Amino acid sequence: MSSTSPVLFWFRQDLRLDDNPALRAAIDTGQPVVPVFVLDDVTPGDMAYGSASRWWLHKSLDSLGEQLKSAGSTLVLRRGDAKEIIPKLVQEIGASQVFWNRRYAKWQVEADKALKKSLEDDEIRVTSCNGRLLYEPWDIETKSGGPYRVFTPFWKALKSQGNVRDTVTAIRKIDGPSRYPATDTLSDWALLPTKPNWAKGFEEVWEPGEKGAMSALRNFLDGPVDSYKDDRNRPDRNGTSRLSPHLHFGEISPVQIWHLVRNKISAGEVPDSQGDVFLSEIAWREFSYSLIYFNPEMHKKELMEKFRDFPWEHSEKKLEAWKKGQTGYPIVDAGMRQLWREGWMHNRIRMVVGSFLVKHLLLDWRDGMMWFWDTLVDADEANNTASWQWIAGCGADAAPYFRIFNPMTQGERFDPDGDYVRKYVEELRDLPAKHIHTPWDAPKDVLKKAGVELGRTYPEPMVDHKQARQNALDAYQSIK
Ligand SMILES: Cc1cc2nc3c(=O)[nH]c(=O)nc-3n(C[C@H](O)[C@H](O)[C@H](O)COP(=O)(O)OP(=O)(O)OC[C@H]3O[C@@H](n4cnc5c(N)ncnc54)[C@H](O)[C@@H]3O)c2cc1C
Repeated sequence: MSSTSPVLFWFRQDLRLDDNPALRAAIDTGQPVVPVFVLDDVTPGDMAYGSASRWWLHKSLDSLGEQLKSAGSTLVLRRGDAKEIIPKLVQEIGASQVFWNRRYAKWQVEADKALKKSLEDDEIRVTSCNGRLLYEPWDIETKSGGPYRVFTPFWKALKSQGNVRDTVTAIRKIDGPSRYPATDTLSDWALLPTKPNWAKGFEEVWEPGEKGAMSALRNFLDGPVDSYKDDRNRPDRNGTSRLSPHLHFGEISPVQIWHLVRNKISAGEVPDSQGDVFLSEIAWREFSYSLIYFNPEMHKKELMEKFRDFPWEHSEKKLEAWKKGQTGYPIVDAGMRQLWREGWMHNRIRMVVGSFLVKHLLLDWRDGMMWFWDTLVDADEANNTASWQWIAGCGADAAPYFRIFNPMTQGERFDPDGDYVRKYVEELRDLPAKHIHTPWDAPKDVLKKAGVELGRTYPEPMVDHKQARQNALDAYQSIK
């Protein structure tokens, strides 16, 4: 191939132009670059995009397409099995090289390895880069070799790696071929819900795309970061960055975040104690990626072997009540309804609803994980899998199974005025704070005044807390 033949850049979970190492490398060849995104619902199997992710993907691709246009390029959209689409496109445009940023889940690693081999067999060079993590999973090893299973030493090891790589220069211009190959039309992919449009609430809280990602980070660094350590546990406050969907789709990289936060800390603009806790959460994400990379069956199998015999239940009725936010426990229902409305849920509440599913209802953590997969805009195979195993007590560095979250005390502690519950469980909005997390204990006249009739306007608790707790402990005894 001549040096004027085009190179193909394959966008995957890196929908950005800034700090995109593989795109930078493609441009640095000096050859025309053809950027492509493939909507592949075949290769991932169960892990194909969920409904909320599809909404985000549409918006993010729309925004990326505009950015590419401004840079003088065109985003080519194709749909189908990537292992067929990419080689076909390579042939169609006469590409000499293919570039991509690496991915880490089992199906992704296997698919990329196989595609790389088949392209190289056809003498097409493949270059892959790390555009997703601070460090590759295999870069952080225990002293005796092998991956970490406990977060704190992982975090120490990550910090002792030395400098996180510099960000690569932002891309303003991309030279392309004189004629681009044919592209699908984004709207033909029907990624957005129509009948009904259940994503109306998403529009109000999210700005997908690279610009939205950077403004989320800047808004966070302009205020909430200063009290992150405490406020990160308060669902009733704007205490966290809400960067998770942006990070999932790669609209911002953890390397960009790392340097911006560290620079602010060095300049004395962000307290070290707060910024460091925030960066440790970015490191939890790295830890999750390490876990799924080294435990490729983790989305199906419990990491702790003894839990593979746990008597998980399967009950559509119980699962439906949980999904719909009709459990009768206000903090749980608020979380599940926030998920419906915004495609997102606060981390503290993810833990509460997860614990409730697994321990109060004794349902299989995989059922909860798959619901989150479908409904979260930040649904992420690494974070979702690792977090569900963590809350179920069967994962790495997990909360011990017998430590069972009490939904009432969680509510009283982290949503003391009940504002979070009131926002999402509207039928309880007139209840005073004193009773908002325990409506069943409220005096009749208080309920009446607030227009609450238990069992009619709002459900009675679907399980008795004390009994459910005991059932969970009994189930745990059976595998101990
Ligand atoms: C049951 C359960 C399921 C979850 N599923 C997902 C998921 O599918 N996708 C997802 O991104 N996160 C998931 N999390 C982790 C966490 O809840 C979200 O990352 C966080 O709420 C996102 O909000 P934020 O961006 O404002 O977080 P911030 O507090 O601002 O944190 C910044 C970033 O750090 C990372 N992070 C924060 N907390 C964690 C954590 N506990 N584990 C791993 N990374 C973390 C995220 O990338 C996040 O965007 C899950 C947690 C639980 C308990």
